[in-house]
Amino acid sequence: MKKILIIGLGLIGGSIALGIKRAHPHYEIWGYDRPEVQTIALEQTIIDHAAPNLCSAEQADIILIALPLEATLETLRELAELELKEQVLITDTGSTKQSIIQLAQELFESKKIIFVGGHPMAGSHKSGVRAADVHLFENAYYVLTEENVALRDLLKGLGAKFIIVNPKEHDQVTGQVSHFPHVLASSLVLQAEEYAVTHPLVRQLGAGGFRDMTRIAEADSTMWTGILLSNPDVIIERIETFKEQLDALSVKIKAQDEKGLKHFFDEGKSIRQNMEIHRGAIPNFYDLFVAIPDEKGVVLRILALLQDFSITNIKINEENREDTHGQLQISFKTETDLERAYQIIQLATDFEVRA
Ligand SMILES: NC(=O)c1ccc[n+]([C@@H]2O[C@H](COP(=O)([O-])OP(=O)(O)OC[C@H]3O[C@@H](n4cnc5c(N)ncnc54)[C@H](O)[C@@H]3O)[C@@H](O)[C@H]2O)c1
Ligand SMILES: O=C(O)C(=O)C[C@]1(C(=O)O)C=C[C@@H](O)C=C1
Repeated sequence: MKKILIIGLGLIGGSIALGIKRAHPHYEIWGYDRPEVQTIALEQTIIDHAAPNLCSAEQADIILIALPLEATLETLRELAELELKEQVLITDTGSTKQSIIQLAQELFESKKIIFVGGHPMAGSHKSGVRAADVHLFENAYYVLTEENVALRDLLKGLGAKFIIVNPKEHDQVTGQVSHFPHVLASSLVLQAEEYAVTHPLVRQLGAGGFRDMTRIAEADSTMWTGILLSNPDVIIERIETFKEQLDALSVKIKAQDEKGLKHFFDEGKSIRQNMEIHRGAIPNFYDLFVAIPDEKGVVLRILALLQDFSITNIKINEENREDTHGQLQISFKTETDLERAYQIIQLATDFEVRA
């Protein structure tokens, strides 16, 4: 029986573990993370066993690293010090590839260890093991830095589309379609908050456009700081190019260049309508968490309040506290439904509710 070690059981590592189990229920999945994370992963049967330490890697046939980038580099160095199995396959999930591949080549090239860089092009603004979702990668691209049949087989349960991309090109492309958009989302929120000092309604009147453009500003700051520091040249170049584009647009606006402005929007619309993002990963679900007391019928009482809603998933996350049974996690397809449900439960109950 293959022994799989997943290092990092958060959103990506947890979701990948669920995907592996879907296609390979007989594989033995070990997980390494902080103890409290391992506990949740065991409780939710995301993993079969909690690895007591990194030395468990010496028994693994495949090692998948799903850590923040800096921790990924540090863990590769630690793995290189261990007596790993011959021909062990190691892969990562980092949002940049060049620095990871360079270190992996330095550490493992002279050893009988196979390292293949990986990067699932799907995720969420949410983090942590509780955000893990077996559906997360369905129809999304999964980048591999080189072909590897064993890795494709391991991950086939994710339902992703594999694509081979070299590390340099990967970092340039993701710099444009992932890293820079996160810079823009946070910049837009910060700009709006600065403007709200003199125009307070900015904090209230934002609608779907502002919401859609800024969802990813809620992503984990440590992760994104690591990504920007790992891909600086590409991201700085994308920022400078974007500044030039905005300057050119200002000229059109000042000149009242109606034809030029219409072309600007028509071209953007046409390009986006033809992009593959419409067929990518499933839409992000919006989760509501309700702290529920350990009383009979409390879950049904809450769901009765939401009987008109399209609910995509319901989970009860057990808590070991005396005063509460746990958290009821309810997933909605739209943020509007999430917000309406939040209001309804808040008005009808005294339960603690958070998104
Ligand atoms: N979030 C996304 O949308 C997304 C998408 C694709 C790829 N990625 C990449 O996947 C990787 C993981 O991201 P994530 O979103 O799952 O983050 P996450 O914060 O949800 O999970 C990271 C997990 O790693 C654990 N961890 C951190 N340092 C550790 C260490 N030294 N030893 C053991 N465990 C440690 C944390 O406790 C946490 O459970 C990152 O490299 C990220 O760039 C993220
Ligand atoms: O779906 C989201 O919220 C994401 O941000 C996922 C996303 C991205 O689209 O930029 C984030 C980081 C990754 O490395 C890959 C995908």
